[in-house]
Formats: sequence, C-alpha cells, structure tokens
Amino acid sequence: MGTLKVECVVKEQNEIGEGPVWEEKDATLLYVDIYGPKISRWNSLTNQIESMHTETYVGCVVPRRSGGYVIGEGTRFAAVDWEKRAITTIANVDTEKSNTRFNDGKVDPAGRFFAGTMAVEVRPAELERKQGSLYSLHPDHSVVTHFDQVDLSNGLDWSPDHRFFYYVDSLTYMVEAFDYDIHTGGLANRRMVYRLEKDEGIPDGMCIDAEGKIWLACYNGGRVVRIDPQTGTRLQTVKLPVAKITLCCFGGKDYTDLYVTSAYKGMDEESLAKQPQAGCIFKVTGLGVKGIPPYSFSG
Ligand SMILES: O=C(O)[C@H](O)[C@@H](O)[C@H](O)[C@H](O)CO
Ligand SMILES: [Zn+2]
Repeated sequence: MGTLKVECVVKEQNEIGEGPVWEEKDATLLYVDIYGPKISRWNSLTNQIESMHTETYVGCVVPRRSGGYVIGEGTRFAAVDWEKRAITTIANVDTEKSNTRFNDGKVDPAGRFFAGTMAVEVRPAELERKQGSLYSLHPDHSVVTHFDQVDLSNGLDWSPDHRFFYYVDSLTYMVEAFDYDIHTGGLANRRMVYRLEKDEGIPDGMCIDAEGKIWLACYNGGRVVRIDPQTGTRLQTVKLPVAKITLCCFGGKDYTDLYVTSAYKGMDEESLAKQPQAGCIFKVTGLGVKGIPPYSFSG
C-alpha cells in the first residue's frame, strides 16, 4: 500500500457534482452537475473539461454500449448523443407525480440501468418524503419499478459476484442489501448492512471495490468510508477537505484511484470561505485496492 494522497483534480466547481464514471478508452471522467444542469467530461491527460447542458436536473449519466450515454434527467430516461449534443427521451417515470426527479443511477453487470427518484429538495435533505421510487431501464426500453416509498434515492452498486445489490435511501441513514437475481434483475430480502454514526453525516453515493467492500460517500461528513457488507463494520475512513461528499468511483490505471465528487449547494458565504474547494472533484491515490470497470447500458 502506497502513501495515501488526496488531490483536487477538477477545480471547476459543481453545485451538486455527482455520478462519476471512468471512461478507460479516453482516460476521462464523466459526471454530472445535477443543478448545472449539465453533463461534463474531464480529460485526465489534458485537464480539459467539455460540458453539455441538459433541460432539467440531471441525476446520473452512464455509458451506452451502442455509443453515447443514457441519463436520468427530470423524470425521464433519455439518450445522449454527445457528438451532436442531442437528448432524446427513452422512457418516462413518476408520471403521476409533479415534483420528483432522478437522482443516483448505475448500470448492473447485465447492462440494465438502475436509477431512483426523489422529491425536488427545498434545501439539501429537506423534501417531501416517500415520493421516490427505484426503477430499472431494460435493454428493450421497458421500465421496472422495484419499490416506491423512497425518501431520497441515492447510492447503489452490486457485489462482484452479482449476488447482492446494495442501496442507500439517504434519510434512513443506512446502507441496505438485497439478494440480486442477475438473470431477471429482481431484488429480494431487503435488510440493513450498516448504520451511519453521527459524525458520518448523511449516506449518499457508493461504489464497490474488487474485494466486495463498499466505499460510501458521506454527505456533510467530509469523508468516504469503506464498509464490509458481510460484517457490517467500517474498515477505513478517508477524510476530504470539503463536507458535502456525494459519490465516488474507481478509475485511472487498473482502477486504483478513487475519484470523489462534492457539492456546494446550500452552503452560505462563511462556510464557502472555509471550504473553497466545495464542488470540486478529488482523486485519492495509494488506497491499495482496485475498483471494477463500469458497465454500459446494453439497450
Ligand atoms: O447528491 C445527491 O445525491 C442529492 O441529489 C443531493 O441532493 C444530496 O444527496 C442530499 O442533499 C443529501 O442528503
Ligand atoms: Zn447522491
């Protein structure tokens, strides 16, 4: 294990930076600013950032096998043609609700795109409760509703053996697990894996590492924590120089670097002065673990 280093790499600040995905072929990091609202790509070799605006809040972006990206934007799944800067609707969700939006999403190992919704926040973590649901978009563009009554749909990922699905509804202050059926994309047997401690703040995004441990972003906790979902214990804490940590993903050579997004939404001038890097993206090196390459939506 090398020496742990935390570096601010993307200095352009996001109101809510989210949804980082490493794109190996170009050595770029793809991510969103939910309130931009925009999708961006940071090139790790040239330090250049390319962005495109979306029509409304964009919670997540994932690569698509046939090219371009798919996003969870407002209450629709939509296809993005990055070259043409064009967005087209694939499917709508929450059609009977008037004030929800997509939040975190990720592609499962079989190419299905999972993403959840939440009520639009009045202030961070202040929102009408039980308005969210967890959905998946399948290769034939059908949508499955896995469950509703969600307060603030957030982090998700699958165990490396595909047997478990991990999930965060932020206002439960827990990480939960389900049994996962990789053949159908079905979830069963919901249970708690980890409950956050006070100073860890609010659970936000998460990603899995190659050893099957969870890296959880702690919003208002200024850290990511590594959790063993088998024992429900915290194995490691990595502190960052900003409080509102939103999500992390592995990238870089052999997926050994951890990229961590953050937000500045809801901070007053005084706290922004104390945390001038709020909304930036950080790179953590020297963790001594590897991630799993991201999957692409197969539809
Ligand atoms: O980053 C996200 O996933 C949400 O869109 C944010 O709004 C925060 O999670 C939330 O405010 C923290 O509770
Ligand atoms: Zn999130």
